[in-house]
Amino acid sequence: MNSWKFIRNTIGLFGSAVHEGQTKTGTELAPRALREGGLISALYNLGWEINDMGDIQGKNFRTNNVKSKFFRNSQQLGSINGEISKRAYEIASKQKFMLNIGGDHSVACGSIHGLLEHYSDELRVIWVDAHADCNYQLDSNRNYHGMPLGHLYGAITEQIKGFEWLKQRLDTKNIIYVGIRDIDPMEREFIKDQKIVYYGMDEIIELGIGQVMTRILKQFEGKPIHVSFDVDSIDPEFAHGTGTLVDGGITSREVHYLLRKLAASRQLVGMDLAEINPQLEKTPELREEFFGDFQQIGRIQGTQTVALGIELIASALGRTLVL
Ligand SMILES: NC(=[NH2+])NCCC[C@H](N)C(=O)O
Repeated sequence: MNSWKFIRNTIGLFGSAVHEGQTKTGTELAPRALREGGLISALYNLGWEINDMGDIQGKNFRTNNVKSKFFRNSQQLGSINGEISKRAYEIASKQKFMLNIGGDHSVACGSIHGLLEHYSDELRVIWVDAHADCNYQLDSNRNYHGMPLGHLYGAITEQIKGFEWLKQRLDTKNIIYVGIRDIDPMEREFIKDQKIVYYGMDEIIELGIGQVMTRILKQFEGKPIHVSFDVDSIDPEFAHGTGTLVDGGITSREVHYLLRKLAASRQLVGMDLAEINPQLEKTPELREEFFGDFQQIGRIQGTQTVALGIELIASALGRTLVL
């Protein structure tokens, strides 16, 4: 029996095999690596029904790319995110949990947009990331994985070909950043002006992750919550396989705690897992028997960051430590 507040006992899952939001290839391989590593059986073992919709292949949306003046691969990313948004909406409207496996973080534009179409301004977002991803100045050399929130906040006002479907806006009052520590000047100003609530590394150190979660859950009390999780929020020691490493991050025990707390709130309705790049792993050999509790989720296989990714999703979806 499922006691989650806004959803039935089913996960609507899809991969977003996308690397076009930045310049390194490899993030498009993550959905497959997570599946092969045992993600589906882990979720099944936690008691979920799974509606696996397969992967959206970014490469199938390739356009005759004349260099975009807005940002790299703008039209292609517009079509990809339009498809992601459609799927996220379809999943949410059937009261299922929306699980979007990236892909670089550009894929959160579509998933959050789709959730907003269903939950409207009730939706709350926790953005766990080393970066704020709210750049909004357009330039042909920009990478959209640093911009999806700039777009969703409405700070990008230009009509961009491919993004005609983008209608919803995310109110800056309805998001909280966790783990940010590498912020561009434009983002800094924006966060300050908009008074966006954040728990960067200093706040996490000063308050402790326990108090941070207490405050977040109080602020978002009673509302449906989506967590957009970028693995570069985690210290590179625990998650090396990602393209924009930033030292001094959250530890693996802290992020698992954060996600377990969200699960325990029963308010979670969606998750993105972004920026895992299996090609960039320092130790590419598989880490079988990553750590212990196979009763709850079964056997996991993968490189360091892939295996951790599966465990993170499991923490968000009800894996517990003792009882
Ligand atoms: N999701 C990410 N890893 N984002 C990194 C963004 C880095 C930088 N702020 C940029 O806009 O290019």
